Amino acid sequence: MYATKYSSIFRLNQAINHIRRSFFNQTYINGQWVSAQSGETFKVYNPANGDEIGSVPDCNIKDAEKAVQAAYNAFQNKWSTKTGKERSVIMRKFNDLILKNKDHLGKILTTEMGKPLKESIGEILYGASYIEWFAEEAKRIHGDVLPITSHNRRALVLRQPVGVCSFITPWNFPSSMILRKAGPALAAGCTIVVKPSEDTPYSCLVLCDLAKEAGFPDGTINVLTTTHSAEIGKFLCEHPLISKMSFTGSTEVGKKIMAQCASTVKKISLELGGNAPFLVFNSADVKQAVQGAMASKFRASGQTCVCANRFLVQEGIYDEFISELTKKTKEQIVGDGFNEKTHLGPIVNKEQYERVLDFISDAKDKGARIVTGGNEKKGKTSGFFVEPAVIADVKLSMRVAQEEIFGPVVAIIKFKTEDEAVKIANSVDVGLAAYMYSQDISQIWRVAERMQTGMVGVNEGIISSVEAPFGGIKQSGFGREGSKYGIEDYVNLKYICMGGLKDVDQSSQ
Ligand SMILES: NC(=O)c1ccc[n+]([C@@H]2O[C@H](COP(=O)([O-])OP(=O)(O)OC[C@H]3O[C@@H](n4cnc5c(N)ncnc54)[C@H](O)[C@@H]3O)[C@@H](O)[C@H]2O)c1
Ligand SMILES: O=CCCC(=O)O
Repeated sequence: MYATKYSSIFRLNQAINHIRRSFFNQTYINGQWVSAQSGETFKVYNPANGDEIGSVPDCNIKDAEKAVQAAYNAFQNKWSTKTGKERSVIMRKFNDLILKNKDHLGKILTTEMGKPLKESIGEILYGASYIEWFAEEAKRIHGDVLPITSHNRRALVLRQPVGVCSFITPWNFPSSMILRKAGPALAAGCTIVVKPSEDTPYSCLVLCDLAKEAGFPDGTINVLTTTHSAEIGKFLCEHPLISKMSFTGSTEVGKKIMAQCASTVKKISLELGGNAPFLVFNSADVKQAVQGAMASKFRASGQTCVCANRFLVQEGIYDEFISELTKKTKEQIVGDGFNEKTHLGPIVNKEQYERVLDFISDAKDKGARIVTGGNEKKGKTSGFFVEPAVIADVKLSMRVAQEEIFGPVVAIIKFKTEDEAVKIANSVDVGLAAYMYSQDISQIWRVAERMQTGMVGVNEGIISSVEAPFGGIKQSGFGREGSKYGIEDYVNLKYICMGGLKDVDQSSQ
């Protein structure tokens, strides 16, 4: 496409040129910018207007093998052999480079994913925080000396890097979902092969330039851009030189990954789909609850795994909550993420867009009340915009109450008692995040402890932060990212038993 001043391709080029000199049409393997061995490429589009923004290599198994070999060599000879302090220094530099380039990285993210620029820059800072945090942790991967019952033995435990790690990541947080995994992996001494989403490869690729500048040895980080996700995914899951698979994406694909990793008994982490309940009790501060609901629901236009999905509102404040929330929802401006006034960007692609509209039609057909929004938003451009919707009187049989919506749709269910709300909240087979609003401290403890989720926000709609363990239970997966616990997913414990020790009397004889 011809690059006019404000075209997507112009913007993307401009941002990329601040970080590297040439336009991205290559991927990064063994420290080199390379094409796919087949010469194949695929196109990337801007979801705000359908513009083609560029092409990247369509890697196949041959490229994947090359990436795995490079990562294995780097693991054995270049990265795991460094001290924690040496790794920390390089990671720290990587963090600093990301921060220095945050505005350009944000522009690249908005161009390929669509979220408002302010949110994109926020995501860059969020992702960098995992590199900074784990740069510190790299120096603190301690072992243990265990008290043992035998006089002539000593027992030690080492924490060692698991080896080559593969990451398969989604489009909704295309930078931070990679950095959140890379932080602990790199700190522990592991090397990486990443397969980013085909919708958002640039946010991943551009990080490699900064990683190279920071001083990571060649082969430490490798990227496979591809449309052959299932084939490459299977190859990575089954490859004997890969020791760990960390996947973030849908539960459906996560189950396949888990099954495929069985053949080599790989260590795995799965960060899968959610269906977060958002409980508002009669005792809640309704204004505070509405503020939390807006923040939680509309993050990335509702395309966040921890977005509130089912709003359960107690009958005493049901009408008030809906009225306040509707007022705020009507104020939301939907549009191109580069427009400073935009609150909500587009849905990432046609398939997700049609899925969101189907959820709304299903609720409408089954008798829910559309209080506001829910229409396709036709603007000047041909992007995938949905007008944010508030849907009241939702019944449990409706799809919006059963499945992860992944769009700007507030689905509200009325409840009478605390017990009923907890039962509904826990009635799904996933358990990532839950939110609750109440001013009754006893109720807060009762309900928070009963939530079948990995995370609970109490009077708070945004709960993600580097200091806290991020992850789910049930079919939302397992493993924790971030926090002091995050390193455990990337180390093996090794027990060393030293025997045959002599005490002082014996050795002097
Ligand atoms: N729990 C979390 O931390 C978290 C974070 C972000 C997104 N998510 C979840 O991700 C989903 C949305 O993302 P998505 O649509 O990109 O999910 P997805 O599962 O379709 O895709 C995720 C990644 O897997 C790849 N993939 C697709 N099919 C594959 C296969 N058969 N084998 C191997 N890889 C394959 C995709 O190319 C992409 O890179 C939502 O369910 C959301 O909740 C979870
Ligand atoms: O979509 C999932 C990740 C979002 C987050 O880390 O809060």
